[in-house]
Amino acid sequence: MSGTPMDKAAAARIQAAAAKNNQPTGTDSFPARAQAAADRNANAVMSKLFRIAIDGPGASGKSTTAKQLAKKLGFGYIDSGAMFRAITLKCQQNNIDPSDIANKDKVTEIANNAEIRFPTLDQVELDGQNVSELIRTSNISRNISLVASNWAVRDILANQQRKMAKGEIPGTISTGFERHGKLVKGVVMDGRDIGTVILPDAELKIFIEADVRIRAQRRFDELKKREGDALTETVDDVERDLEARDLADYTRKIAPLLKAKDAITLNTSHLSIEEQVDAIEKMVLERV
Ligand SMILES: Nc1ncnc2c1ncn2[C@@H]1O[C@H](COP(=O)(O)OP(=O)(O)O)[C@@H](O)[C@H]1O
Ligand SMILES: Nc1ccn([C@@H]2O[C@H](COP(=O)(O)OP(=O)(O)O)[C@@H](O)[C@H]2O)c(=O)n1
Repeated sequence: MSGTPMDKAAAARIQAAAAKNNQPTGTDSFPARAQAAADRNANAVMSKLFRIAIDGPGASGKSTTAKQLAKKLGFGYIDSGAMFRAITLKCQQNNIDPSDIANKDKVTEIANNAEIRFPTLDQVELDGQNVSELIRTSNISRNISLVASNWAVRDILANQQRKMAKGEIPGTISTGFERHGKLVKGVVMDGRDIGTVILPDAELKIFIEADVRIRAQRRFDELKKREGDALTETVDDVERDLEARDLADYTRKIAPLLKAKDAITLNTSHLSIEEQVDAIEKMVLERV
């Protein structure tokens, strides 16, 4: 439950006073009780997070924008695509073909037991291992649609994503920013169904798109930087893969890629990264 404006003001006053006096922390002293009350109120304030849902097709700029935005605003960041990528990787590591219907239960078990964490904005951990690079290969991208269309996997990940957004799963700490004397905390989550299914009541929804050729060139440049001469694909190959994945995402029966009715479209084809981050930051500031 969120606190009333009076709760928040009182919490801020008590907290400021306790901090100013650098009070000792006895268990039943006034300062301890005041601090506990302030913490409870602060938690109540914190529970009303400003949630930004960013959806859109592959390589349109969602995660780059989401991370920089989260950094600027001091918000938590959840890369939902990385979670589907991690499950796809874990299936591969266990030699489980997600396209084989006979493996349905095994894939569900993998998703159920996978511990996915985001220790930093750029890091993805799967069962305690850093898989940030391993999940970004074209091979994972090509096989992910089979995992993303598995309703049991979606259900398990949706549950985790909602918990992460509420801060109930560690790793998405928000320090927030000050606005009109109040601390605004929040979370940015990007994916395909965030504004429609995962956080349908998000405070701000953005649908990011860009011309497919531009997206392909950007993804190709990214892969080239990471894989160097080992990269065997051309820009055309990357474009074909993106189109195939877009089609699978747009036409999937469960939680397809869809612009929420109240989402704002941002076409990044001719924007710089800085411009797209600034555009969304402006929308946040207009709303808090
Ligand atoms: N406006 C932009 N101009 C140039 N490159 C961009 C822009 N936005 C994103 N990129 C780059 O394009 C690639 C794909 O962006 P990314 O954020 O990973 O997309 P998504 O999360 O939608 O798949 C990344 O290498 C990123 O650095
Ligand atoms: N919320 C989400 C996020 C990703 N996905 C799936 O995971 C794939 C990879 O997502 P991603 O965000 O890492 O992909 P890119 O946009 O970075 O290429 C998508 O193509 C979807 O099939 C999904 O189904 N739902």
